Amino acid sequence: MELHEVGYTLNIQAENIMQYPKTIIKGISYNSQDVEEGYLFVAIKGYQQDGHHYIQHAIENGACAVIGEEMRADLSVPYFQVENSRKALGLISDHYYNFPTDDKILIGITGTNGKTTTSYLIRHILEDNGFSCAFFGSTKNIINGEVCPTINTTPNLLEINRLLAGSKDDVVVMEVSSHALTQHRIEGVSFDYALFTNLSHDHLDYHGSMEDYFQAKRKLFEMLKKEGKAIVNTEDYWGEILASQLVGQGIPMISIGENGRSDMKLESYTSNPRSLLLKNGNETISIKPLLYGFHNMYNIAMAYGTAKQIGVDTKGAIQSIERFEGIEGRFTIIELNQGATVVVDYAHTPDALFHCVKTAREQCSGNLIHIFGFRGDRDPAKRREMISISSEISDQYILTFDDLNSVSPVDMKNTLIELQEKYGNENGKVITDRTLAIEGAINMAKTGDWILITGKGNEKYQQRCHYPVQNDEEAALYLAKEEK
Ligand SMILES: CC(=O)N[C@H]1[C@@H](OP(=O)(O)OP(=O)(O)OC[C@H]2O[C@@H](n3ccc(=O)[nH]c3=O)[C@H](O)[C@@H]2O)O[C@H](CO)[C@@H](O)[C@@H]1O[C@H](C)C(=O)N[C@@H](C)C(=O)N[C@H](CCC(=O)O)C(=O)O
Ligand SMILES: Nc1ncnc2c1ncn2[C@@H]1O[C@H](COP(=O)(O)OP(=O)(O)OP(=O)(O)O)[C@@H](O)[C@H]1O
Repeated sequence: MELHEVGYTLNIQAENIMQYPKTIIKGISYNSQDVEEGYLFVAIKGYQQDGHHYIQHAIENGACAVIGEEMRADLSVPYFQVENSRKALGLISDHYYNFPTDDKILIGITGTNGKTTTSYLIRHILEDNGFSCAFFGSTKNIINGEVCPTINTTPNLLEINRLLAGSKDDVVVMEVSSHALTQHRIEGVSFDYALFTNLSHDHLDYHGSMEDYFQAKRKLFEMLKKEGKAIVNTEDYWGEILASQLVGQGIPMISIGENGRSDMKLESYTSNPRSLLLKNGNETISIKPLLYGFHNMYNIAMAYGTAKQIGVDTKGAIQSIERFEGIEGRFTIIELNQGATVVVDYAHTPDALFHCVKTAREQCSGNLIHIFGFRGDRDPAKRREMISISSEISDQYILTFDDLNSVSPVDMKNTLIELQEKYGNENGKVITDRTLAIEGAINMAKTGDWILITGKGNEKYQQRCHYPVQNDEEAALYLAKEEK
């Protein structure tokens, strides 16, 4: 790509462009360590570091041009000053990869909980019904059916475009995090459908307030194509606010909720046996899902509504939903030989925890033992509510370590003890080692009891634990075997 081709879009000073009319770039990177001969280096002011400090390093590695926000006149290669490097990175990568999202149906899903489940469901329904579907999410990316690893829930546009450049997929489903929206990671992308699952307490250490968190999520709905549609859970407090704003702006919207005004109504739900009745206009649809929990009925309704918009017929969509077995680490059930049941789930917000513990309570005929903890360096304000939920709904709970991140084991242990003393009840205790906590619960459990382990889902443990296992599911299976 010749850099001057995109000069206008980037608002780069014209004389700069004329000075270097033939700067051909062979690649783009925002990390000096990845720069190769002939690359364009984009210097970003980050949260930890400032990419402008690495410009010289990028040039030493072969950068033939640099984009940045600071005024620089001392460089041996063309330098283009822009107002916002993150935005410029997105725009320039669109040109470089020849606008790979242009010929695809784009679905963006945002919200505090349910993004991954809803995206998987949509992909599952579409793939079952003849559409090939790329996927970007917190667990992995999938392009042309091939799985690629992911660092972020939503990568930046350079990564997205690089992956989509060879994609033959008809549709792209993307989980869109509030971080990505505030960091302009997907600036310039136009969505055909934008979905809002819900909004509740999370990431307030990053966003400061629920209002700011909402405003971040709201950005996705400004990125709809002219003929694009919003699909919104209006039973949610913030979803209702969003919906009224969208209606005010004349943006087409499908509302999903439990009241008669909803375009798609969750008419009734039973948990035993699992069954959902959805009303979509004049159509009433009966679904017998494999998924547990009322929260998942919202995910199903969202996915069904989206698939119908794209052209999947009702029967095909229902059959596909009824075959969907769920996602690893999201209410994954393990039956132990001793007659107890273990559930592993990813809930790490108060709202997710509430739904998850409530679902386990509905299914469990005996005692419900809940094991959970809190990530180090992550929004401590949600911890108190999470303890209240567990102490109210479960019969016994064990506070244990989740990822410590930069927090020391001693500090986290003290935090757990303090939280338990202040907000817990007599049915709670602290066992810091996660595998010992699971062992304790398994020892306690009798036939009909359920052990719910939340927070990590199928993620690998960050710290080394007492028993040689990598995640909660492995721990449960290993310790159940030991007990026999
Ligand atoms: C705090 C945060 O969000 N950081 C994101 C941000 O990194 P950053 O730009 O601030 O990076 P930085 O380390 O300060 O470095 C600044 C610049 O210097 C460059 N550099 C650095 C070192 C060097 O030797 N050479 C060099 O050029 C870096 O490549 C970077 O361009 O931009 C990067 C590229 O888009 C992201 O990968 C990165 O996400 C990190 C990994 C992260 O953990 N983010 C979390 C908070 C996050 O975004 N989470 C949401 C999901 C939340 C949820 O719903 O659960 C997500 O979308 O993943
Ligand atoms: N619609 C929902 N409403 C409330 N809680 C939900 C909903 N869907 C899932 N959950 C809970 O949230 C957890 C995470 O679900 P999921 O991975 O689908 O959400 P996510 O938005 O992708 O989360 P994250 O942003 O943390 O990756 C689940 O394990 C479940 O406990």
